[in-house]
Amino acid sequence: MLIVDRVEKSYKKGGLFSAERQTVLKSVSFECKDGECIGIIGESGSGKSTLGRLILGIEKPDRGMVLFEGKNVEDRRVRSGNISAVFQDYKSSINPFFTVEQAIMEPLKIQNKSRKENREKIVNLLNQVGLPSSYRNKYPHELSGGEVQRVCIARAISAEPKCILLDEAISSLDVSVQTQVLELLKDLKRIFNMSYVFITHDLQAAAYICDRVIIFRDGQIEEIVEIEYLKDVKSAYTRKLLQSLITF
Ligand SMILES: Nc1ncnc2c1ncn2[C@@H]1O[C@H](COP(=O)(O)OP(=O)(O)OP(=O)(O)O)[C@@H](O)[C@H]1O
Repeated sequence: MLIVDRVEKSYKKGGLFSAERQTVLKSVSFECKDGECIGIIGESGSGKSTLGRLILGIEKPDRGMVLFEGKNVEDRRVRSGNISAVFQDYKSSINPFFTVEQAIMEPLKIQNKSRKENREKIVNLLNQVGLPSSYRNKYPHELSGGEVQRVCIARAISAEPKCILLDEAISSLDVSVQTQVLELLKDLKRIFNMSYVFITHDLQAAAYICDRVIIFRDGQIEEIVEIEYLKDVKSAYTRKLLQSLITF
């Protein structure tokens, strides 16, 4: 289980010598249970990606902590193999000089498995994300955007993490590919009982995949809603935000 406990974060505002700071996260607390998908929705600049970086242990909170199975994610050993991520900018999250196989192998290196085992695993993973095994030897520039993002997902699930952070992971894909990727994520969640933290502007996608949604406002949690009660949100701000995000 992932626990975000009273997390705070601020950044320096202005130039290098400025003492002024901008508070980006203000005492944020929530839990994501095993096998749960929790969505994070909020306006641009509300602190969603910053929270994502703290969950991944890429950055440290000023106060509070992020715990995975009771241990602080700041410790690399706690994150390694347990938490992975898929970002919006899939083009820069994959090494252009790596083949698909090399990219997917990266997280598997720590597992000390034989080459043969890893090869078999890669064929399986490609299958799971709906790509033919012949793609093993292709380079990212030979794939479409949707295919590269599938490779990123295959890489993210390769070490069978318990939790995946998806930061706008489907936003730059075609609508038809988005649906395929969402289906895939839903299947993987069911098969591996993975939990997802799903950062998005896409209310429909969140409604499709999430169990609960956190509404973020200026670095704070405005409301946490069970997905089936999305129509009955309490705060006026949430209602307005959700209305602005409905695209049909
Ligand atoms: N490394 C940093 N240094 C200084 N300020 C930062 C840094 N990272 C984020 N910020 C600021 O923190 C605020 C929140 O940014 P963040 O990217 O977390 O928001 P967001 O909700 O993910 O936005 P978006 O939906 O547009 O991606 C912004 O005002 C941003 O400028």
